[in-house]
Amino acid sequence: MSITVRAAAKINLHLGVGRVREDGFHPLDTVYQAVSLYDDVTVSQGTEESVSVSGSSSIDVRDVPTDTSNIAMRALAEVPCSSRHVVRIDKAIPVAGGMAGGSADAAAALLAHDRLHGLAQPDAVLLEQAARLGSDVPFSLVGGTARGRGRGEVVEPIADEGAWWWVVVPSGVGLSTPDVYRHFDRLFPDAPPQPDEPTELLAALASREPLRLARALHNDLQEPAVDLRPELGVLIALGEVEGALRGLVSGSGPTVVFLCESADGARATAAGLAGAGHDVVLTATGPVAGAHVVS
Ligand SMILES: C[C@@](CO)(OP(=O)(O)O)[C@H](O)COP(=O)(O)OP(=O)(O)OC[C@H]1O[C@@H](n2ccc(N)nc2=O)[C@H](O)[C@@H]1O
Ligand SMILES: Nc1ncnc2c1ncn2[C@@H]1O[C@H](COP(=O)(O)OP(=O)(O)O)[C@@H](O)[C@H]1O
Repeated sequence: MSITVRAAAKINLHLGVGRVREDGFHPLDTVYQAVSLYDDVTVSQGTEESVSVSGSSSIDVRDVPTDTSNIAMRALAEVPCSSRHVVRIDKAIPVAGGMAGGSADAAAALLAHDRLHGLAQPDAVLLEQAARLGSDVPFSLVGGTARGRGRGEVVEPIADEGAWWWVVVPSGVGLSTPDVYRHFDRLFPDAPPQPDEPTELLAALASREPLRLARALHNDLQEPAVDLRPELGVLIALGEVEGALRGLVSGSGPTVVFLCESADGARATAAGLAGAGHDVVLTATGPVAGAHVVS
C-alpha cells in the first residue's frame, strides 16, 4: 500500500522581519498564502529506506538531495516508527526559490506517514512535528491564507474569500534562506525587535480588491534579496510594465511573483514575460488547500 499527499507552494503576502533573536532565528509577522503549484509525495513501506525525486520539465531537481538529508526523509526520521519507507517526490515547486518546496515535502511526508500507518494523530501533534522540521512546515500542513508568528511556525488561519491570480517566475539559480537573513542583519542592524504588523494587508484581503492587495504587499527580505541579486529588481519592473499590478520577491527569493487583476491578466503578463526571454513563467491561483491525501 502507498499514500500520496499533495502539498502546495507558498507566497508571503506580508513578511515583517524583526531583529535576530539569540537562537539565530528572526521574529516574524507574516501572512502566508498557499498557491496552486504542487509537489506530490508518495510514501510506502519497503525493505530499504530510499527517496527518489522527479520533476516537470520546468523544474530543475538536481539540487534536491536523494539521501537522508532530503527533508521528507528527515520528516520520517522525526516520527517514532520502526518501519522503513520508500519515498517518491514529484516536484512542481521551484527548488530553493522562497516558495517552501522542501517544507511542502516535509508536511506531505508527515501526513502520508500518519495515514499509511492509520495513526490519525491530532492536528496539534502533526503541527508540533512540523515545527521541529522548519519554520514554514506547519503552514504547509494548514494551507489557505494564514498569519505566521514566532519564527513563522505559529500559524493562525485567516478567512480569505478572494481568488487571487499570480504569475510566478523562478530563477535558474537558488538563493540560500540563511544567506538572505544574514544579509538582512547587515543591512538593518537596528531592525526593531518586533516586526511590522500586517494591518493594511489584512484589510486589503478582506476587501477582495486586487489593486488594494497589490499596494499592501510587503516583504522585508526583498531589499536584501535584490541587493544580492540585482536582476530581481529588473524583473519586478519588467513584470509591472507587462501588466502586473505589483511584483514581489517571494519570501527569501529568488522567485519573483506578480499579483494580477484576473486570470486573463495573469495570462497576458506571463506571455509578456515569456516574450521578453524568461524561459520559465508559471501562473497560479490562491488560496488553495494545505497538504492533503490524493490517493
Ligand atoms: C524566508 C521564509 C519566509 O516564509 O521562507 P523561504 O523564503 O525560505 O521559503 C522562512 O522564514 C524560511 O523558513 P524555513 O525555510 O522553514 O526556515 P528554517 O528551516 O526554519 O530555517 C533555516 C534558516 O533560516 C533562518 N531563519 C529562518 C526562519 C526565521 N524566522 N528566521 C531565520 O533567521 C535561520 O538562519 C535558519 O537557520
Ligand atoms: N524535498 C526537498 N525539496 C527541495 N529542496 C530540498 C528538499 N530536501 C532538502 N532540500 C534542500 O533544501 C534547500 C531549500 O529548498 P526549498 O525548500 O525548495 O527552498 P526555500 O527554503 O527557498 O523555500 C535546497 O537547496 C535543497 O538542497
